[in-house]
Amino acid sequence: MSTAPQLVVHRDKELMAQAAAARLITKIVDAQASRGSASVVLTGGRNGNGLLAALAAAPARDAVDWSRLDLWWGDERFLPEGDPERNVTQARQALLDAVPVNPERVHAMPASDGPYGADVEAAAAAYAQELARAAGPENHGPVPVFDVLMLGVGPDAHVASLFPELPAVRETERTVVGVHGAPKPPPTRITLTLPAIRAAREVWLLAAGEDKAQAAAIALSGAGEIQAPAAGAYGRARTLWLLDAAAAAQLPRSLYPPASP
Ligand SMILES: O=C1O[C@H](COP(=O)(O)O)[C@@H](O)[C@H](O)[C@H]1O
Repeated sequence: MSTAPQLVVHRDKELMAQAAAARLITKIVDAQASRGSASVVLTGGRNGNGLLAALAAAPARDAVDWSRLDLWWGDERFLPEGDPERNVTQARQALLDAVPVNPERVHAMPASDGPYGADVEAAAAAYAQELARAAGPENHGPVPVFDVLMLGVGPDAHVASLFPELPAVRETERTVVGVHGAPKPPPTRITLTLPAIRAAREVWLLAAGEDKAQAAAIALSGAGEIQAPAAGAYGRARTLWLLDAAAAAQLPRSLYPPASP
């Protein structure tokens, strides 16, 4: 069952990143208090990395028990280990190298020079197995119930590496698939599918900047998920759109909440 999107609009992208980082810290601390550990799915892209940098700069980051946190990725650019364009490389630079995460709980997607070589389908299947191993019986499915799954929204309304009209966005069975011919470089990628995304307790969609305004307006105005994958991303308990004023500028007035200070 889909959860209706809730919107929070911040003045600008810097404030959005700081507020989202504060929100994430609270979520992780609460999940660790109630369940012992937390699981978060990271996103690549400008907004996702901005949030991680804001988290790294927040004094409250020390409230998180980084050793009791599982980190997963919503998608990855299928490139060699350490490539500066890999989402995991960027996340390490923005945050992970600065906090005491448990390396065994940092679940990066395979690289193109890893154990599966250039076989992106095998790499995607291996990540699906890793997710399935982490899912307990209480999860009732092949992926863990992530506490928070974050998704940057692309200007074409893509999320993770689910691009409009490509086969990955139509996937209904597998939890992770390889992507070929992505319109944004690199063309070969690995991505969670919509069924895997929807296993999350909370899905947060991040959109800041005027180049995201049209995508946000389309996805939030009833577009189909094949044409606007962001429209198909929702969580079990909550779907939260975190926007800045520029990205919210084209939303129908009925949806546009007042900007937070
Ligand atoms: O390539 C990607 O793009 C999207 C959005 O990135 P942005 O820079 O336009 O914010 C991102 O969500 C995804 O993880 C990434 O692989």
